[in-house]
Amino acid sequence: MDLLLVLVTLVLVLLIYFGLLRHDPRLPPCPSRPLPIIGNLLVLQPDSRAQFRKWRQEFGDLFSFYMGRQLNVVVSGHANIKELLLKKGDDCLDRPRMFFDEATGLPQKGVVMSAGPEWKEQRAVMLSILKDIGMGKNLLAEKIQEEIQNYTEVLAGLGGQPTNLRVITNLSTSNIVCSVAVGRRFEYDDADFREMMTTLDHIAEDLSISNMITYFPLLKYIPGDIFRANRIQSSIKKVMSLVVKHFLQSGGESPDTFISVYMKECQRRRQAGETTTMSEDNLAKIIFDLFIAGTETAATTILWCILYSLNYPEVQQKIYDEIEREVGNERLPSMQDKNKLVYLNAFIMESQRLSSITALFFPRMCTSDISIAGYTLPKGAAVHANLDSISYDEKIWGDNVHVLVPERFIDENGKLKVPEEFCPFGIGKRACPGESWAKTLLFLYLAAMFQRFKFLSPTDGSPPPADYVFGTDVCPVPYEVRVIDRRAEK
Ligand code: HEM
Repeated sequence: MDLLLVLVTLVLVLLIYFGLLRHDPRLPPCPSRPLPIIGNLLVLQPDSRAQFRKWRQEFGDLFSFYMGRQLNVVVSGHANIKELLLKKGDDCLDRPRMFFDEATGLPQKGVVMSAGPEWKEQRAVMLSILKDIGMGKNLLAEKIQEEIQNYTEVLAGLGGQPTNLRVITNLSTSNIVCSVAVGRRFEYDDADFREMMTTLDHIAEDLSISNMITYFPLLKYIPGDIFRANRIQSSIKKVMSLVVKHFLQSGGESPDTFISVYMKECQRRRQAGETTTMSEDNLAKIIFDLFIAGTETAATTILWCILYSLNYPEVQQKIYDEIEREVGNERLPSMQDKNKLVYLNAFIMESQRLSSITALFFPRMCTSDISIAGYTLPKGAAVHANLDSISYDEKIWGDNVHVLVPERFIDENGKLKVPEEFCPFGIGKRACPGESWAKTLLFLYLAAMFQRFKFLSPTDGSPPPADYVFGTDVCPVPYEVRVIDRRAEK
């Protein structure tokens, strides 16, 4: 009798495994048969970028895998990604639930993680304020210039000693968010500011690992905080309380800041009796979003550019020669110089392509079934637009995709050429709203940096390798650089 019960149970388990969990042929191929409860967890590697490159070679442009019961689909190739995010974009505008978002206490608020009409209104308000600050009044460029003066003084003060520029560059790009949000920058040694930045660093470090809790909620109870549930929760709480203390409580005082413009508009809509999702909660979350999405991305891109300039000294020399010729050394480069510095612009774009820092940004969620490339992405699936597959596509860029060649972005008349396939800021209605901010920042920082400094490897002739660490974004392996002040050399 007992044996019969064991056999029946075994048959039932096998039936469930091979029957119910059989791969649906309408779905893109799955690299291995998903297991009950854990899905494909056992074959997933921490470096999704490398793994997705390999799986694309084996399974084609679309493949799928399960995290627990959550179906994930990865879409590669420019044509497929364009079809997904542009043509079918309205069916995947939302984002799937993520543990870190719930830890903020303001889930699905702000812009990065919100959905539906709330996302639409918050994003439109964010874009309109950024447009006003960035383009209408050109305050953004002014604030960036002011910050650059402080940043370059710190670099000059390093005295040419080998240094890792990560912390100071993060502090500096974060200060831009502070200037935009509340109209003031913080000294680099301000205790609260440093605490906030260190805590934001912890959040960035813990994001990927803590995301496992999204799919396996019981993991947060494992002793030792292995999945960083407690650390990320307390980090986020700390950042949110600093946002309230330093931003929301004082940001409304000076005009022309993101916070004061948002608050005024919120009041106007309420007084006019308009239905609105604008609120203090959404504002707090947007400030958090600006730090999460807008500081590390910019700093990481600067660090990649410096690392490439060490690996390609002849490119660094060409950048300097162009700046010396077109701008000189007597004044800081400004946005009026942007069109003249073609080679520098091309270098920045090529560095963005090669570093591919947002190889995989936060995923989207299908809100209806989507048909693409002969497969069905069902409602509820998390979908990843694999931007890395575009950056390294030999059909677009040629067979030297692993080499830094700024000339790719310059046409035969010496003018800047931006192919449609260059899309580090994403595609479609949910593409990066900070694109213009990031472009202004990258141009002004790098123009000022290459104008004033020569960047040298710690040891002559052996530059740090241009290798990456995969996390929330694709960062260079920490490296040191000697920053030589050209003014001190004269
Ligand atoms: C080099 C720098 C940057 C890169 C490469 C980058 C790239 C991206 C990408 C690929 C996305 C995802 C779009 C999608 O889901 O389809 C995104 C979203 C976003 N970015 Fe950026 N970004 C950068 C800088 C910034 C800056 C400076 C800001 C500050 C305003 C910013 C704010 C955001 C926000 C708020 C979102 C979420 C948009 C939404 O969900 O509607 N980013 N970014």
